[in-house]
Amino acid sequence: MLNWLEKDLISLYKVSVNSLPAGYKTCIKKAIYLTQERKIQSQQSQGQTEKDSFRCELISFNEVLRLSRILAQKVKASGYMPDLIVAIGRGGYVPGRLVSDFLLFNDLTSMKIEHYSRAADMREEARIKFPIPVDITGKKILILDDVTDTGETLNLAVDYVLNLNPASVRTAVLQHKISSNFTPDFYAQKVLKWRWIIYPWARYEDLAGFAEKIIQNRTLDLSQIIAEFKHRYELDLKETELLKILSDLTERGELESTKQDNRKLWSIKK
Ligand SMILES: O=P(O)(O)OC[C@H]1O[C@H](OP(=O)(O)OP(=O)(O)O)[C@H](O)[C@@H]1O
Repeated sequence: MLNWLEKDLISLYKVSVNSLPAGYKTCIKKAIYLTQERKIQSQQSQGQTEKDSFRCELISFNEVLRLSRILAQKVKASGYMPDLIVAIGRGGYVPGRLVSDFLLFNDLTSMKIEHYSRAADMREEARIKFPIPVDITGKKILILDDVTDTGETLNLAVDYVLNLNPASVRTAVLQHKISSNFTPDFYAQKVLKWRWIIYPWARYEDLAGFAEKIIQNRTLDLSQIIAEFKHRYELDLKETELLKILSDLTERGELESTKQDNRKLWSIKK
């Protein structure tokens, strides 16, 4: 309903743009904004209810290497010569190091921003955990991260860096999701269809988080957990990898394992 209402209002606005008094046009414009706002809210709440199941993609180190090389080439081709690269930790650490390598560039530092806890669980807002440890006054800065999802991390990073009086700031990521409300100056790849991307440096952590979400308040065996990884996240996991994660989580006291009819079962430790 919101879609046709928005379309009708836009047509009405186009028709009336030259014929109606300014006050009426403002009213129609406001109605368009309100419809668009409601549309976003309803999409977001739909996203909330479907949060337990979404597509994931595992990225290999080779792919990271390829994307980092492309990103470095794009920065170089733009003619922007930074004085300092600031990697956003933790996801930007490895890309930051690789891109500076491909640029034959030495001055790499970092800051840590946290926006997610574990396995796609978003905190209320992104926050700076560790600030930039050096004076960047008058310097040309390149901020580097692995991915933009909502864009909150880079929004925060740029605001923070601008307050430190640099000469200029540019941003770069390996993968830029178009769902992001922040568009970086450079990206190696644009991600059109949203999916949760699992980089090799967060693979263990993400899979552990998803395993706990899958088990929740049930008691499941290995094949059931593997089947749910496929069903809920479109991930094909090997038994050996998942067994290692489950045994680590058990060792940490987050899961407990029991035996029933020769089947090993896992549940969340109460
Ligand atoms: O555009 P956004 O929605 O803000 O998401 C992107 C950010 O989220 C991830 O970091 P995370 O908060 O998971 O911290 P981590 O890098 O330490 O895992 C990722 O490395 C980006 O920095």
